[in-house]
Amino acid sequence: MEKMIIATKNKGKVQDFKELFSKYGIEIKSLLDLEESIPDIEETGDSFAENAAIKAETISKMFSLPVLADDSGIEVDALDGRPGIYSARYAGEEKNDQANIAKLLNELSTVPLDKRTARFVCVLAVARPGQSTIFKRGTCEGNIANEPHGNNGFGYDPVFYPKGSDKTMAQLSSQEKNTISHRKNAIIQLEKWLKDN
Ligand SMILES: O=c1[nH]c(=O)c2ncn([C@@H]3O[C@H](COP(=O)(O)OP(=O)(O)OP(=O)(O)O)[C@@H](O)[C@H]3O)c2[nH]1
Ligand SMILES: [Mg+2]
Repeated sequence: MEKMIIATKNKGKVQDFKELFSKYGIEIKSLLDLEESIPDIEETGDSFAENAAIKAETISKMFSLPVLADDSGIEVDALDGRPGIYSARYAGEEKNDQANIAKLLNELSTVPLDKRTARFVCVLAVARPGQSTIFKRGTCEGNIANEPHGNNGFGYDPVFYPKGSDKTMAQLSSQEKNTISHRKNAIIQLEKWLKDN
């Protein structure tokens, strides 16, 4: 079984990646599994790709190993793409999913369902010692609900209806989410790249 380090401290992402990579026989190690505690990496970029590169390259340099990082978020059309790269810290630096959802629903309170289009975006960066970092992107289109439904997943999953679904992402099983998600779609791109390289 191969091992891969993912430069994340987000438990929801770790769960997604463990399931998504299990079919390749790849075991996931996240920053939560490491013995030494890794200081929080400041996400100072102004795009998903820049932030993913900062996370992957910082940890790759620290361990001299290949490292994957994920920078992701939700883009809401009625909010001109916000919260975007600020999705985790939308309602404050403490990164509270409930507070983020409440803020989002409040900002959309006057916006009708058909104008609540949005997408999840995931950019994966793979940093390798002495080589240039590569990037793969995946999206998942959908709509923002009027209120939260479901308990699975993390982040904005309870208020996101994937296109064509009458269940929110948090009402889908993890297997169902991992068939259609932005993270899955980015991994499909990564798999294509791995086959060609
Ligand atoms: O409902 C959701 N389902 C998802 O599948 C999903 N993927 C991302 N997000 C949101 O976007 C932020 C990422 O921000 P982010 O990439 O900076 O990660 P993070 O700060 O949480 O952890 P780290 O990986 O940086 O350690 C997350 O916290 C969430 O709010 C999601 N919400
Ligand atoms: Mg982050």
